[in-house]
Amino acid sequence: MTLELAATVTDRDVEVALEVADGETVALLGPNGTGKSTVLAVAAGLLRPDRGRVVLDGEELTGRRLVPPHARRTALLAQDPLLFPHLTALENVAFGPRSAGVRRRAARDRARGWLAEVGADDLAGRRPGRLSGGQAQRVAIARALAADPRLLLLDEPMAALDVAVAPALRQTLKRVLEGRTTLLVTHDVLDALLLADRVVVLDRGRVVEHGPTAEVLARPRSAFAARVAGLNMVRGRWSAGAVRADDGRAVAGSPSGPALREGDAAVAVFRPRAVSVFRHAPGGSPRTALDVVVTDLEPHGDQVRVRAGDLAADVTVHAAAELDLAPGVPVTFAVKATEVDVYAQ
Ligand SMILES: Nc1ncnc2c1ncn2[C@@H]1O[C@H](COP(=O)(O)OP(=O)(O)OP(=O)(O)O)[C@@H](O)[C@H]1O
Repeated sequence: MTLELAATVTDRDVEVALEVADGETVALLGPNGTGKSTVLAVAAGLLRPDRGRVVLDGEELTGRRLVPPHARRTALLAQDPLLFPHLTALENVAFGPRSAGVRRRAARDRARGWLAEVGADDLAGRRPGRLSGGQAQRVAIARALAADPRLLLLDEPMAALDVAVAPALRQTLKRVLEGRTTLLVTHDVLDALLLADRVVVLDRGRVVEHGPTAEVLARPRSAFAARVAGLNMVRGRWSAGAVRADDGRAVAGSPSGPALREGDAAVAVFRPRAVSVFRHAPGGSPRTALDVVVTDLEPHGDQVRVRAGDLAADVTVHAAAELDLAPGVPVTFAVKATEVDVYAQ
């Protein structure tokens, strides 16, 4: 199901055109108040654009008569799972198929299947009041999928969650989004990296950059993409508690989500501020030590970003001076395993 969207919303100063190809996940990135939710609202049918059109699977949804949200076969998942409080998780998930005319037993079977798919089968009998934020969001994902949407619209689905549960949910999303046409609004570069095939960067209501995720983040042209692209990422294979790259680098960490098997393709992701910089490799601590050569130093807020090829570390100005850092200087980047997220690729 392909989505073509062009929308001008004059009073919000939003003018955006984008496409999501069949089976593709596109992440909408951008600073606050830049029009991301507005675009989703237009796609969902909650907001009529002043100009433009929304075409899903060849069907124009914004003709003279605006196709209303419930008739679009799109599913919108927001930060707040918005489950029906008086229904159990199973009944919440079965609601969509039931409304579409599926018989009670078949709807419940389907709901069970979707709950299992998102790792929430044990929650079937619980009401939303007895679910944690992460559990409720899993149930909400199952509910969205059970309605067999042609298009999934996700508005910061992980933003309201505890950082501890977000990685596992992200892994679940990665699995269920495979092959589904999805538009995902996010602030988090990890979501874009791990979930999106392409990114569209908005700024002040306009598209300022778009392209395949890895390309945009590797060679960002907009200030926003450059800022969000600041994560370190090492790709390789999971082996003996570390992600090992072809070039010999190994980064220890703990897998988020499902267990990895030896030899599985994996990425280790960590933030520059989690990296400590040493002139001499520290001995005896449970850290990953990467021997690198400084390529660049740049101011980054009140810190200095130390770049070494594709890796970066943030250190205080004082530390940068004390270490006498300059391009060409060999140093060790050290990062604790607890600061490293490991994901299946
Ligand atoms: N319901 C509304 N009525 C009028 N203006 C709105 C409404 N919602 C948002 N706006 C305005 O439209 C513009 C775009 O906002 P929007 O919520 O789409 O941005 P966003 O990128 O999703 O922001 P955030 O990341 O903060 O959620 C902003 O100027 C905002 O103030």
